[in-house]
Amino acid sequence: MRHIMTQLHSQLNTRAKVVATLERIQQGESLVSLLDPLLNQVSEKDKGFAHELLLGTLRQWWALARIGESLIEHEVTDKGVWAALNIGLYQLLYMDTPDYAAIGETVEAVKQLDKGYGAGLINAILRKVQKNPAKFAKKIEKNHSLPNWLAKQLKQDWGEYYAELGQALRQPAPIFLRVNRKFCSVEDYADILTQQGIGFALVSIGIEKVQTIQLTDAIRITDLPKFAEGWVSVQDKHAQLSAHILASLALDKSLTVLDACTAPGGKLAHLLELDESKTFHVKHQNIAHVIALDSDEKRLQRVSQNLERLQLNQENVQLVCEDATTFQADTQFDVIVLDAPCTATGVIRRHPDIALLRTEEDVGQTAALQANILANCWHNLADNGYLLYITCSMLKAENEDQLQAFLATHKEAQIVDFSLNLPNQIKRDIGYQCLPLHQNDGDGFYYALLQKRG
Ligand SMILES: C[S@@+](CC[C@H](N)C(=O)[O-])C[C@H]1O[C@@H](n2cnc3c(N)ncnc32)[C@H](O)[C@@H]1O
Repeated sequence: MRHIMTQLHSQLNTRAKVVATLERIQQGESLVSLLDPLLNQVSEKDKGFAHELLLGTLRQWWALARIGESLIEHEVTDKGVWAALNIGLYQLLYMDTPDYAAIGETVEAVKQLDKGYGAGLINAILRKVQKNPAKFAKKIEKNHSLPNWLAKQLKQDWGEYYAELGQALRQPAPIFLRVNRKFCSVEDYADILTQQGIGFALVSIGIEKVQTIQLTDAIRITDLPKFAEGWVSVQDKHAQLSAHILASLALDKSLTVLDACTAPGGKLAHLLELDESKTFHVKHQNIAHVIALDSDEKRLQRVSQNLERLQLNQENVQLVCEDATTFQADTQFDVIVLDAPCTATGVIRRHPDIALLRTEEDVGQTAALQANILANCWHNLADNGYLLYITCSMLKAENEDQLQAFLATHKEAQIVDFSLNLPNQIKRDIGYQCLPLHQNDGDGFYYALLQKRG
């Protein structure tokens, strides 16, 4: 049966394969799990086209759907037909595909997917748009590409930044590199890139004297110099704040650390890289023991793989698969990093499927889970210890409102100030909200640092 399905699938045109993928995303599957299987099914010459069509359509999904809705006279419930309509509109308004191919092959795709009943409708709408592309392009640019509930929430939370955010979130995100200080400095790695003719810019992460590398050339990550040897990783520049905020505390003792939601280990690896670095600017700090905790066994395996590639000492790192809402350690920790599960609205540029997958109900449920994890982590924190709370969300319910509620019931919790200095890193009463306001900005992250008064 599987063989027949694969055979059938291999007879589909590339657009039909993209439509089938978009249908599955609308049904709840993630882009991460579907992208490689899609690319493996299309011919070498079509890979770039399929990638652009899938990612681009997802980025503009809601704006395209609004154009479709304005032109459709009766309700369409078939998710595949919507996907086909959106890829057709995306080709006409964003790609340089010839119109006859954009329309003809998209109509053919719905027929191949046994959705021939949608063919007439798609053909009619695409032809209407084809007659006046400038009018529709203008309409689409003025709009944002967010579901209504999220647009409303972002407007409520970030009114003055909302217009910029709406535009930035429909663009691809820049690629930033984290250099493994165990092996070399950011500047030395930049020299290696220069020698190899790879385009980049050195940019501040928002902490004095701390720079990161923004790639300006498209290059396969595994082809980066010394990638396999662990000299470099891809990590958003705002994700790189975590280790540097903790380093700036300059704690003068051997630390026990809990990384409460650790997988796949990006922030933990960064912390260990700095700790093992010869150039680390905080003298006496060293990490005596780390518990790297996550409730997802599979994701936890990726932590060891990452630490392995980065050639980090794992002797003091204990991977634990447990629920952070109930986990109890034998000893209390000096430092807890709580990179909480969240709606991930801050990383929509990298994972545009989030704009289709998340619902308004998810926000409340996620905030409740975060509150439980935070409360339990706090129990595991030693007196005078520090807890760094992080999310890659832009919603106040998961960030400053969450912390506000926590502080109201934990009188021994004290806000610790730190300083970030980029225009899109916005100081709040508690912590900082980083927003991706412009195309070159880091992702939407929230950071708050607390200390437990002894
Ligand atoms: C934002 S990700 C962490 C990213 C990670 N800190 C990094 O820098 O690579 C959140 C993680 O929380 C984990 N998680 C979700 N619910 C959890 C729970 N109840 N207990 C422990 N981990 C949980 C997820 O499996 C996921 O790996």
